[in-house]
Amino acid sequence: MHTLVPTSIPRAARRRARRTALARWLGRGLETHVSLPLFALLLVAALWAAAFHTIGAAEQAAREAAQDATRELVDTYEAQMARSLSGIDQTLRVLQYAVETNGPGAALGAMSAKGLLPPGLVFQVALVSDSGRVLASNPGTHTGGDVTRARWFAWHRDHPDDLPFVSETIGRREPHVVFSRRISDAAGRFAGVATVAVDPAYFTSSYERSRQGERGLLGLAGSDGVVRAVRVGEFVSWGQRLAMGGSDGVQLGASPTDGELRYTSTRALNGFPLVAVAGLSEAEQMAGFRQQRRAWLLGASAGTALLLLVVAFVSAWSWQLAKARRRERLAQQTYAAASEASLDAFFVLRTMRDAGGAVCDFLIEDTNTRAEQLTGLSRARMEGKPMSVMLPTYFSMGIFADLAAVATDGVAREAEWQSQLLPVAERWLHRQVVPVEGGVVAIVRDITERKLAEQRIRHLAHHDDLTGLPNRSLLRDRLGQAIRDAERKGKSVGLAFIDLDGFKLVNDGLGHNAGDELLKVVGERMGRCLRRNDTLARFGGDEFVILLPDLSGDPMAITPLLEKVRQAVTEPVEVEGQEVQVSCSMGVVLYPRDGGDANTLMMNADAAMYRAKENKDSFQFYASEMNASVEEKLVLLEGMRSALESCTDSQDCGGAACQFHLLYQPKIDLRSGRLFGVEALIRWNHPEHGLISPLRFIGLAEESGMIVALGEWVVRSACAQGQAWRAAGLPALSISVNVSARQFEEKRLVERVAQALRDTGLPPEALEVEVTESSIMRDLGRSVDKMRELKAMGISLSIDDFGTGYSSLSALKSFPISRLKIDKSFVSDLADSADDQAIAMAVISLGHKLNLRVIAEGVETEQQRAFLSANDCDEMQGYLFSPPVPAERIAAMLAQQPGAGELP
Ligand SMILES: Nc1nc2c(ncn2[C@@H]2O[C@H](COP(=O)(O)O[C@H]3[C@@H](O)[C@H](n4cnc5c(=O)[nH]c(N)nc54)O[C@@H]3COP(=O)(O)O)[C@@H](O)[C@H]2O)c(=O)[nH]1
Repeated sequence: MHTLVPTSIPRAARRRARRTALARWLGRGLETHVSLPLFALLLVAALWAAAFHTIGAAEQAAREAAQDATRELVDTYEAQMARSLSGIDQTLRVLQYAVETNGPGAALGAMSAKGLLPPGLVFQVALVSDSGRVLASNPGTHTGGDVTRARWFAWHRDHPDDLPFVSETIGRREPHVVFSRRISDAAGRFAGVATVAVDPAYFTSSYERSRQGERGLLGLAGSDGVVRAVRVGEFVSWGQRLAMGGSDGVQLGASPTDGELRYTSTRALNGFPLVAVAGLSEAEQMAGFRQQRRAWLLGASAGTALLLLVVAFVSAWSWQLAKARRRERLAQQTYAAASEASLDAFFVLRTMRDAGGAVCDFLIEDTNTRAEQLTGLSRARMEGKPMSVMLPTYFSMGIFADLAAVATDGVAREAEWQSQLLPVAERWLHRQVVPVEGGVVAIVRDITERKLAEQRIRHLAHHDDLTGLPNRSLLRDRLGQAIRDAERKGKSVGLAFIDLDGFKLVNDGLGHNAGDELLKVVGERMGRCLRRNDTLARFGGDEFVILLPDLSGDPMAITPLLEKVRQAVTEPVEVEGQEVQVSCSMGVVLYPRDGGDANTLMMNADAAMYRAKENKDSFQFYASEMNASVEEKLVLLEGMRSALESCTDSQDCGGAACQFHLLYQPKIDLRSGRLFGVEALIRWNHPEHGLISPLRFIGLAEESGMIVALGEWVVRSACAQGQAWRAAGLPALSISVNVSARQFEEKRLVERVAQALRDTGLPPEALEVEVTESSIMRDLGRSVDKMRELKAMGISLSIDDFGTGYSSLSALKSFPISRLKIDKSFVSDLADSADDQAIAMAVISLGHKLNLRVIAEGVETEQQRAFLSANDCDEMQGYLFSPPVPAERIAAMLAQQPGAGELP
């Protein structure tokens, strides 16, 4: 089983791959640029085969024709020669007869008389005696000559037969061929010879150039092979030796006479030992064929060249076309793959026009899977159908108009819309329509997520993260809009700045989560009090703003709403398992009465809110004089800055130019009544306004951040003073400094304190840092770390205003502190308030349980002191013993105190 699977699959795959490769090669083979050259080669081969075949046939025909012509020629020549020879022989026989009848002497005369002698110019007739003497001749020029040495004479003398003899061509000046016959007497004895000498040219005179050409051959040869006369063109010759073939056929060969290749045929001439030879020059006979062959070859070559040229051109064109097609196919495949994988839907649409040429519809030519999902229609259904049939709603939705515009203008367009159609109802879509040849392509993308993200970002940019309420920037927009509307309609706009009272306490005491929760609840409650057109914005921190557009202008008209908001805020809220209660202070302005623009309105509402803050839990309409306090604040801040500069510039911390100085309030041990420490308290001696209470400027220093530098100055001054007392030999005492929340949070606090100690030389054990519960609770972890660092240095820590904040008891356990300070608000009514008594007793008990010392501040009366002593409170601080006093007074007190100086 396990062997079958791995072997069968690859084999099948290989077979498939082979089939695919074969199909691909076959497909390639069918392509014009491949098949056409192959076909052309076949065609060329066929053409050349036909050409060679035709040439071969034509050659054959030409050769046969040449042979036939040769044959015919030799036939004719033979007939001519037969006639001529017959005539010559006739003359010889008549001579024989004439000799027989008239005797040798009168024979020629008798013949001449009878007109039987042939013309003397061509034929020389002679009679020769048996002794070899020419008896008579015509013309008579040869008469009397001796011919005994002539071969023919000897031949006739020696052969008794009556056969004709033909001599070779003899004679230089007058060449001739001698035809002869024996003359015998009645007893058959040799009696002489009758001869007819013939000019050899006679035998070739029938040579016709028109028939035989310039190099044809016509001749007469003896059966001995010696040519008697042969004519080639104009030239007649003789004496050559021919190889006499045995047959009567036509031979092709080089003539021994001149080496010319000829078709030659011979005929033996009846009655004479002669052969008629006729020949036709092969070159001349085949010239026509060869010319034709040249023409054919040229034609075939030209045809081949033309064909190859055409084929090369067509193939190159086809190759280019195939390449383009392949590229197109590849592009299409890539496009198809890409479009299938694409998250975009596309529609390839062919333009349909009406009779007037206007775009009236689109034919859906191609789509993709995403388009199917978008339309809920299958591709098969859509493709080839008009858009009006498949997507009719696109006409009513204006999409068709858009597509038509692109098809008409040829300019791409894009648009976004929210679909109303299933299956993508409510989804946001983006379309890009681009013109293409004969139509348009629409690419549609689902941009819902992007739209939602944009909406989210827009919302985040304009709304508060925590409460979801409009933020500062949206409020500004809406306020601007409300002002413009009011101006147009002659109406009024209300704006209320709201600051929560007591929020800081919750936030610092219960932590940020609780503060956040409180803000959310309060925001919701305020929102419920408003009209639909009103805006509630969170301005930052615990500040909210209410915008009330479209008002009549009567301040009283919005009073009930403001009251409703105030009450809603005052309702208790449960956060982090605890019930807390806050109130709000509202500053209210009206447009156009209190300001003509958004900035002025907001500034004035802020000023009114600060005024309301003085009473808390109330709202305050803006009055022009309120801005004075804001200005005052600015003046105070500026003054504080220069005052601080004056102090930090002077080297001794308490130089004459320094407007700040410290007072020291003694701390008394309740059991021994001894002064064991002092609390350093800052004072500002303003050059114009006189002494300013820290209650007026510490908060401002906190707000502006100046508290860090101011606090550092206090620490350094207190340390310097402590060291000064020690240097003066006064009893040692502890000096405590107040560290406010922002100062406590500052990263370099520990470093600054350490530096102050180093610089002044005060031992760390002599310094105590007072922090409030709320300062610690802002960031419990870090606060504890910081306290531990201070503690590690030897510095003591105490919790100031204990009981007014929300520190958890479990956290308290982990604080590295040595002292709890009961807030003076619990001490002031200690004599009358059972609650305050209970709180004081609880704090004392708690402190002791945690091994802490407990000090009560603001002790003004003896009853308070007595209560505290009775309830085991450890220490006290207050006017009862001493208000904050200058350093010199402390020195005096210490000096008067018997045995003072031991730290508790
Ligand atoms: N961060 C800093 N805060 C400081 C510094 N100096 C002062 N302060 C804080 O300013 C608040 C007001 O201080 P001050 O006007 O100095 O009032 C202190 C005492 O004068 C006052 N006190 C003392 N005994 C009595 C009393 O018997 N009756 C009474 N009505 N008031 C009394 O209490 C203030 C000391 O309070 P506390 O700090 O809680 O011990 C005040 O909150 C200061 O903390 C500074 O340098 N840095």
